[in-house]
Formats: sequence, C-alpha cells, structure tokens
Amino acid sequence: MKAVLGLEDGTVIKGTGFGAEGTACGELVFTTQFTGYEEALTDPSYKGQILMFTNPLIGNYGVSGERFQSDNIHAEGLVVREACKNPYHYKSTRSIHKFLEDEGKPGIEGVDTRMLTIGAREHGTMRAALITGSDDGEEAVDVARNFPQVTDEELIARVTCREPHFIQGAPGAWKGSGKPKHAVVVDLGIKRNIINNLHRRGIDLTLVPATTKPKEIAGYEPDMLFISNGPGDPEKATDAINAVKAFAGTIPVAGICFGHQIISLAMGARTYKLKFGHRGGNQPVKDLIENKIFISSQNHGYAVDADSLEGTGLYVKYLNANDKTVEGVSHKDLDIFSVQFHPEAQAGPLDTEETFFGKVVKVLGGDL
Ligand SMILES: NC(=O)CC[C@H](N)C(=O)O
Repeated sequence: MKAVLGLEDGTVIKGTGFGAEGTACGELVFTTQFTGYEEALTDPSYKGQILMFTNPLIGNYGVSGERFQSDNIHAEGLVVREACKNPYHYKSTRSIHKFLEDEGKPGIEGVDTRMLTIGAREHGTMRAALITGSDDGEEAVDVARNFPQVTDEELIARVTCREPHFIQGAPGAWKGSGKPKHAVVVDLGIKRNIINNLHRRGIDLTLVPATTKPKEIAGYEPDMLFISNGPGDPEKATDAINAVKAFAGTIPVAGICFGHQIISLAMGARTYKLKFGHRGGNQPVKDLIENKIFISSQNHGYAVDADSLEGTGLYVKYLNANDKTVEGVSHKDLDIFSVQFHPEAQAGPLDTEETFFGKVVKVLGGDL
C-alpha cells in the first residue's frame, strides 16, 4: 500500500503503508524507547499525536495485549523505519500490522526516522498528516497545515472516563493501621499501570471524569486526590486545576505527568511547551534531595517552569539530567507531590516505582 507523510514545513516523505487505509493528523512526536510499542500506542496521553519510533525495528515480538495501557490505540498513526512482518513471541496473537488494521489506524514504514528526528530536534515539533493508500505529497502537506485543530479540552474529553467508578484496593494488600484508604483519581486518560500500582497497594479508588467539580469529589470523602496523566496542554484542564486548588492543604494531593503539571499550575506555577519533548524509556533524572540519578520512562511535551515555583510552596525535587528541566516537585509543608516522569513505567525501567508509590502509601498513613 502507498503511503505518504507530509509536515507543515513542506517536508514530504513517501513510504509503505500498513494498518488501516486512511488519514491521520496530529503533532509528529518521537520516542526513543526500543520496545514497549503496545504500551505506547495504547497510552491515552498520545491522543492527537502521530507517534514515531527512533528504534529502527518495531513489532518484532508481536502484540499480546497483556501490557495495553487502555483498551485502544490512542496515537493517531505510527511512523517507523521497519514494522516487523513475522513477529515471534509465545504470547503474541497478531502482528503490529494487524493491530493497527484492527484499530483503524494508519502506519507508514520505510521512513528515514533519523532524519525526521534530527529535524524535530532542530526545528521543534511539527504538525503532520499521514495518508495511507495515496502518495500525494502535496495533499499531505496541505492536510498537515490545514486540518482543523482539535482543542485540548476535546482531547481530554475523548480519553476521560464517562462515569465515576469505584475500584476496590487489592484485598489484604493495605499495610498499615486502620481500614484501607480511599483516593479520588481524576481520570484524564489514565494509564492502566497507574491504576494497578495504586490497587496493588490496597488503596481503594474512585475514578472520576475530567470535569468533576470539587463538591462532587468531596462527596466521595477521599483520603487523597490523585491527578492522572493525559493528553494536550495542562492549562486547559481547568476543572482538574480547580479540584487541586480546592483540596490542597486539606488532604494529600499527588499526580503523574499531566497530573504533575496540573498540580503545579493549581499551586500558582507556570507551564510551557518544550521544543520537542521527552519521550522514551531511558531519560536520566536527578533526585536533588537524595543526590541520586534514576533512569525513567517519559512522555511529555510540556514542562513546569522552575522559576515560577517561587512563592508556591513547591520546590524542585527532580531535574532532567539531560536538559535540566523540572521532573518533579514536592511541597515544603504540605503532602503535595508529583512527578513529570512515569514511575509506573510501562514501558520503561522501574527505578522510581517504589519511591513514588511508596510515598503515596506513606502519606496515607500506611506502612512501607
Ligand atoms: N503523559 C502525559 O501525561 C503528558 C502530559 C502532557 N500532555 C504533555 O505532553 O506534557
């Protein structure tokens, strides 16, 4: 099948199409993770983005579904050097070609992903259109430049849960005095492994939609407010920002990635868009308090402005060792903390899993 990728700056790349026939539009972002394509494609934070892997061979262990981060592919399309046609893994049930086809998502292979990645690093992230079943470069560029922008509010609306729902913590898993604690989780497109990590530690969860108001959250009598990962610009997650404002200082508040940005905004800090973001499974992060380096899993295009933290009560706990941007904050007096990286990984290293989720248990009064 023919396929073409057009960028808003006029770049045209032709390749071979796979997956579904159709057009995908979005911001073209690259990830440096070697594996974990099932996890990345199903991560709702990639909504509105076309995902490109820098690793030249993707799909070689097939698709099993065991590590999906949600029920569906959320990335709009997939760009790779080579998509493996004959995968092998004893748990694999289909190839990545079939996976994209089943999900109605277009993919393109035979692409010089190195050139595109260097381009993104030099010029910043660009809008792109991926068309399969055609090799009309002019059309692809035109679509990349003119496709109607989906608003960030709309991106969040597409991935949040429709109705609140309760998930009981794993029976007997809560370690600590008293009955298991209860966290209200604002679901902005939460990754499954964040839910699993909280559940596994015996914490009861009520997942609520993105637009839930503080009064309704209070009705669930939470012991903690947790803000999830999610797609788009954190400034547009206004209800989640208001929820943090309402509960900060009354119960512990924690968050991951989008959640970290939202908590920082609610406390009075600012966020900004990075030139090309951090996406991969080997991002070095320095814990400034412990003076230790961790390797982390990341997927973000925005970051918290370190200078804007002054006067918010938050301090920088983690820095990205590559570009020195903020990777996590904690409050000096209150139980408020968040990380920009993904301690739940999926895909990626688990260096920070226990540090982060252990702290969640600790602030809830549990034993480590
Ligand atoms: N993984 C996430 O939660 C991403 C957060 C936000 N959409 C960003 O790109 O920075």
